Amino acid sequence: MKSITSKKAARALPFPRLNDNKYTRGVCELVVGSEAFVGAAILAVSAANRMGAGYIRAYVCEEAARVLHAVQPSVVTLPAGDYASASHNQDERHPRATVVGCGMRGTQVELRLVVDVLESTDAPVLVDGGGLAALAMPDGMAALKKRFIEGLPTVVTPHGGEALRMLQALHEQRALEQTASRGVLGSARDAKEFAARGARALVGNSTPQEMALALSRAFGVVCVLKGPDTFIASGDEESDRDVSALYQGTPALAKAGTGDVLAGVIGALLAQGVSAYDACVAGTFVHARAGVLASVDLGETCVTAEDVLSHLAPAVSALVRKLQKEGN
Ligand SMILES: NC(=O)C1=CN([C@@H]2O[C@H](COP(=O)(O)OP(=O)(O)OC[C@H]3O[C@@H](n4cnc5c(N)ncnc54)[C@H](OP(=O)(O)O)[C@@H]3O)[C@@H](O)[C@H]2O)[C@@H](O)CC1
Ligand SMILES: Nc1ncnc2c1ncn2[C@@H]1O[C@H](COP(=O)(O)OP(=O)(O)O)[C@@H](O)[C@H]1O
Repeated sequence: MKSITSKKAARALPFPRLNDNKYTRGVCELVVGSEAFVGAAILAVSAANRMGAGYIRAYVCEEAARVLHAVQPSVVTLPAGDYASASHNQDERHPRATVVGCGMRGTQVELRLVVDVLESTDAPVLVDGGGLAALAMPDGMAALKKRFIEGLPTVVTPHGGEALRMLQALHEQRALEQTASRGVLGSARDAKEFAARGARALVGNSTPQEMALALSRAFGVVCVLKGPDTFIASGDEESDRDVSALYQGTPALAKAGTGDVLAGVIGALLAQGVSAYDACVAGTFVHARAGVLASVDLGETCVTAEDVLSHLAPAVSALVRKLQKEGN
């Protein structure tokens, strides 16, 4: 397994070109938050705005739009339900990406929205938080499969609990299909119980690296499995970089909202045309370094997700200095 170094992260970072305009620098769209979790939307959108995408468009609830107008007036806001009816395709000069799911609670309306996003853009999509539940549903699986076949990149960023739920749902669905096709178990309830037990046993014995790899291959995505150490699986069976590990974090990052910041960071890199794998490598590194720099300033105990956000710029600057020192 390879570990992610500052050199690899620095080389993946995009920089504005002299003749860029806000659209050629990349449009990052975010379908995030809910009435219950307005904060997740603000954190993800603010992180994306800080990480260099030229245009940030946030599809959010009314309350989140109100807050964003006050704290990030450069962000354009639209109602979340408007996403599916707009065009989201990219071209060579105009890269873009969509982040979906941070701060969702997993309601039917939200899960449909996640599937709509997967179906309505040819640009990279990052799915996070409550939106991940949509991927184990038949519609979500079908949308992911279609994107994979068409070569459209999708990134998922689960924490340990979300990864477990995704794998269990996948195993349950497979076991249910098998028992149904063989007519093994009588009632639907028995079949579901049997499938759930099998799934728990299978997933319970897996290491985080194995879980990241299993998710990336099963769903045809790049998987960033977050935790004290973070594992990135490329989902590419031909590749020599199947799983990379990031060991540079700090327990100061174990705070509500830091995952929403990470989703915005990676989303902004994707929107600037960085490949899915490199965006995850550079994004997780910058995020971890921002946590470390915030800890140096404030002490591990006092760091908040807002502090991680405000240390993204110093973390990027440190990487840029490293690149310059190496003469690249
Ligand atoms: N300000 C806001 O608006 C914020 C909004 N947020 C939004 O809330 C939504 C729900 O997300 P959520 O993460 O809070 O809850 P949920 O998905 O139920 O998982 C928690 C369960 O999983 C388990 N678990 C296992 N491993 C774990 C790990 N490494 N890290 C964490 N948990 C781990 C853990 O069980 P344990 O292992 O501790 O027994 C626990 O029982 C989501 O959309 C998110 O974006 C948040 O970002 C916060 C700020
Ligand atoms: N003990 C730890 N050491 C290093 N990094 C951690 C630790 N705990 C959590 N993190 C990082 O903090 C972030 C938490 O993300 P997540 O669990 O999705 O939080 P939230 O949903 O509240 O935003 C991830 O990037 C994870 O890797």
